[in-house]
Amino acid sequence: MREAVLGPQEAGAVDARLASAGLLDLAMEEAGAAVAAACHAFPPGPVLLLAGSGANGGDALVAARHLHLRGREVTVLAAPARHELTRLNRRRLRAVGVTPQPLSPQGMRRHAAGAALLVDGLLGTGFRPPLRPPLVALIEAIQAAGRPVLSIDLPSGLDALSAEGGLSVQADATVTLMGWKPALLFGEAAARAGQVTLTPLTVPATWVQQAALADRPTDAELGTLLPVRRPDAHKGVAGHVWVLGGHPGTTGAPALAAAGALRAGAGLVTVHSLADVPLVMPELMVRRHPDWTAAFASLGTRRPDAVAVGMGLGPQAAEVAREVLAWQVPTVLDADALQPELASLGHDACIWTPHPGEAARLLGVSTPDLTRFPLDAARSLQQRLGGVVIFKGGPSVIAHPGGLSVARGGHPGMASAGMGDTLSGVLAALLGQGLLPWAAAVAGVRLHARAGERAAATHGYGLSASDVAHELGAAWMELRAAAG
Ligand SMILES: NC(=O)C1=CN([C@@H]2O[C@H](COP(=O)(O)OP(=O)(O)OC[C@H]3O[C@@H](n4cnc5c(N)ncnc54)[C@H](OP(=O)(O)O)[C@@H]3O)[C@@H](O)[C@H]2O)[C@@H](O)CC1
Ligand SMILES: Nc1ncnc2c1ncn2[C@@H]1O[C@H](COP(=O)(O)OP(=O)(O)O)[C@@H](O)[C@H]1O
Repeated sequence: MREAVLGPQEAGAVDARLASAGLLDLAMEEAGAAVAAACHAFPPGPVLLLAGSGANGGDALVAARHLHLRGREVTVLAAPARHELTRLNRRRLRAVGVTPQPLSPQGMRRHAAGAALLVDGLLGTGFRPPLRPPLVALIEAIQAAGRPVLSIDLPSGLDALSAEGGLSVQADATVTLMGWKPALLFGEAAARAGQVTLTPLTVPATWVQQAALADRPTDAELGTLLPVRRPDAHKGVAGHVWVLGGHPGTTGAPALAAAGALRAGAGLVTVHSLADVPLVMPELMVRRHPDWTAAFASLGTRRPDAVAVGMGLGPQAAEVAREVLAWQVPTVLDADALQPELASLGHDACIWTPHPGEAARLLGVSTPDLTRFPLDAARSLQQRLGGVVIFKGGPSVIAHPGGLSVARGGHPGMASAGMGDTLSGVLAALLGQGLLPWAAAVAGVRLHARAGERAAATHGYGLSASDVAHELGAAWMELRAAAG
C-alpha cells in the first residue's frame, strides 16, 4: 500500500466515509490496539492515559482497555466525550473494570509522578489552532512531568498542516494513523513527534489515496524507476549531459554537478563555463569559453540529452538560462538560474530546484512563510513555474503535474555547501538517460538522499558534497535491489 500524507480535512473525509460504511469503530479499535502495542516498547510500569473529548481520546480509551486486559496497570484521565465512538469506548472500558477520572492539570500532575509512561490522546487531527486555555495548562503539565510520552496520531497542540512547533507536547514517540501528517515530516513540528511509526489501518487503500495531499514513495517503488543498462550499452546511449555554470570565485559548483552527473550514470559529461573549472574527475570534459555569446555560437545547433544550468553561474545566469530554455531539451535549473523573470519561459521537461531562500525569491514571499507549509510552497512554485519543482529541504517536496511527493531520508550533514549542485547533476543524468521529469525528480532526490545517508555513516556531520557523489553508485544498487 502506498504511504499517504494527509491533512486534517483529508483525514476527516476518510473518517466520514468509514463512518458511513460502519467501519470507523473498527478503525478506532485498530488504532487503539496499535497504540497499546507501542506502549510495550517503553520500560514496564504504570501507564497514564490522557483522553480528550474527540476520536483521538477514543483511541486512548481503546488503548487503555487493551493494556488493562494484558495486565498493565493503567490510569485514565478523560474529558467528557463528545464523539459517539469515544462515548462507546468509555462504556467498554468501564465494563472491563477501568473507570476514567476527570481530566485536569492537577490530576495529571498527581498521577504522572508514579507513571512510567504518559499516553497523549488529547488532540489529533480535529485540533484547530489556537490552543484554548484548558489545553494550554494540560500540555504545560505534561511537559513539566518529565515522563516519557507516546502521542497518538500527532503530539497534542501541533497543527497537522504546519511545520511550526508552538506550544505542543514533546513526544518520545508517535503512532500516526492511516497516513503521515505534514507536521510529522517538517521542521520544528517533526522534532516534537520523536520516533514516528505509521499504522496504516485496514481501510480501503483507494479511499486514502484519493484523499491524500501527497505520497511518500518507498525505495521499492522508486527503485523501479531507475533505468537498467543493457549489457550491450555504450556511452552514447547513457546520455550526454552539459553543465553550464561557474564564475570566478564559484568554480566548484559546476564541478560538483558534473561529478553528480557522472556518478549517476551519465555516459558523457561536459562542463561549459567562463571560469577555470577544476577537473574533479579526469573523466569530465571541461570547455572554457571567453563569453556566453561566443559559447553559444561555438555550440551551434549541437544539443545534449540534458542540461543542468545555474550552479555558480553568476550575474549572467538569467540570460544563459533563457537561451538554454529555448533549446527545449530536458533541463535542470538551479541556484543562479532560479530567477523570477524566467518563470514563464519554462517547458514541461524542466526541473526547478529551489531551496527555501531561492523559492522565496521566485515567489516574492518570505522564507518562513514557505517553510511553515512546505506542501503549499511546492504546489505554488509548480503552478508558477510549470514542469517539475523540487522544493529542497530535509525532506524535499517534489511537485509535478500529477501531484506532490515527499522524499524520504537524507541526513542533517547534507546541510552543507555544494550539496544541491550534486543533486542537479544527478537529476540531469537521469533526464539524459530518458527518465520523465517527474520520475527523474522523485528517484533522483531519493538517490541523492540515500547516498547522503551512506556517506554520513562514514563522515557524520563532516559530510561533503563530494562524499555524497562517491556514494551515488552504491545507493543506486541499493534502490534497484529494493525494487526486487
Ligand atoms: N481514519 C483515521 O485516521 C482514524 C483516526 N482516528 C482518530 O481520530 C482523530 C481525529 O478525531 P476528531 O476529529 O474527533 O478530533 P480530535 O483530534 O479528537 O480533536 C477534537 C477535540 O479537539 C478539541 N479542540 C479542537 N480545537 C481546539 C483548540 N483550539 N483548543 C482546545 N481544544 C480544541 C475539540 O473540542 P471542542 O471544539 O469540541 O470543544 C474536540 O474535543 C485522529 O487524530 C485519530 O487520533 C481514529 O479514531 C480512527 C481512525
Ligand atoms: N537536514 C537535511 N536532511 C536531508 N537533506 C538535506 C538536509 N539539509 C539539506 N539537505 C539536502 O541537501 C541539498 C542542499 O541543497 P542546496 O541548499 O541547494 O545546497 P547548495 O546551494 O550549497 O548546493 C538539498 O538536496 C537538500 O534536500
